[in-house]
Amino acid sequence: MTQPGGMAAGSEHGDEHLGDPGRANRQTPEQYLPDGGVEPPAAFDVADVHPELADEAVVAEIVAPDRDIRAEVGEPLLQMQGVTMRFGGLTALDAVTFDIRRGEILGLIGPNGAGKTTCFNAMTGVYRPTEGQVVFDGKPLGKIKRNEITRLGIARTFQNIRLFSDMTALENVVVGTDARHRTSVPGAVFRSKRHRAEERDALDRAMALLEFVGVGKRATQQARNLPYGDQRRLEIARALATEPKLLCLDEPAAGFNPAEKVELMELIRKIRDDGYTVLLIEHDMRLVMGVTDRVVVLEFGRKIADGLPRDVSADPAVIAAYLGVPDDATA
Ligand SMILES: Nc1ncnc2c1ncn2[C@@H]1O[C@H](COP(=O)(O)OP(=O)(O)OP(=O)(O)O)[C@@H](O)[C@H]1O
Repeated sequence: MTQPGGMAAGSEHGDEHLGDPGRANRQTPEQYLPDGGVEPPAAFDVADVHPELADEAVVAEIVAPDRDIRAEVGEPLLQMQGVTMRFGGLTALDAVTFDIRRGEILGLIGPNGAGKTTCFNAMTGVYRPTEGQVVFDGKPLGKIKRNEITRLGIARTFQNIRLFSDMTALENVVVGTDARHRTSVPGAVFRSKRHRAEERDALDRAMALLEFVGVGKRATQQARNLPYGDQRRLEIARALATEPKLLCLDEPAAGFNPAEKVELMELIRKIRDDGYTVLLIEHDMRLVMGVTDRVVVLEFGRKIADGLPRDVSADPAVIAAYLGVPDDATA
């Protein structure tokens, strides 16, 4: 199995052991970062730098380095336990209880204002529940700070894309890997061996992630110049860079055409199949029902259904909640 964290692990010079005789004339990933000394080419393929990344199996292993550890598919990973969230007199969530199980894609749906985003925010530490608790990987999130929640293993994307628009795609993903760095501040200042190794691993992993989500060819382009759909993919790569146990996607298909939605479904399945657990909030019901393993439905802050997509879509309470609302305006 490939070394966790990337192909450069254990080598001072990240390229030495890549086993490609033609590599002497190629650039190294470091050279594509600021101060790296190379003007990035307009068209670029990460596979030119790391030929191994042409192999999907290698990419999949680098993207989820410790996936073998997460073998207990089906056990609860995150538990919403009677979570109530009040804003003044408004109850946005009312004693909501459900589990997200390891290795599944869970869809969270409901009409506008049902409480989906509030749910998301309670899970990711943006809000503290008024009552009840969120338990993640056996730990009550309680007073845990937001950045610590990322370290515990929850990553999210946003309804509105939030990238560093002046940075390249590669840099955006490298920034995401920082959450996993363990070097001390002095280690980073004096560029200790461990720090340099972490930097190399971060680059290798970022390259693999770009390839994994399908934007490898955009590695050296500024995020702002990427087509809209690629920006959304880049956001997913950046979230995966934190090596989350749970990836939360907040309306990842917003603004997509039908063909892009089909491609996104394939990517979400690929992420699940690579060992991640995925929570999906999505407006497009066809997409939700087509890609999820289980669905939880909220209405007016209460859970009204929880089950397999085919059962939930036949549930009279769910049909009533959505009645008369066209597909693209729902969830
Ligand atoms: N910070 C807040 N302060 C006050 N009210 C809030 C806050 N956040 C959410 N709400 C209210 O809580 C309710 C649930 O909102 P929420 O955004 O969670 O719903 P949603 O299901 O995500 O809706 P949408 O599909 O429109 O995004 C709404 O009535 C909303 O106005």
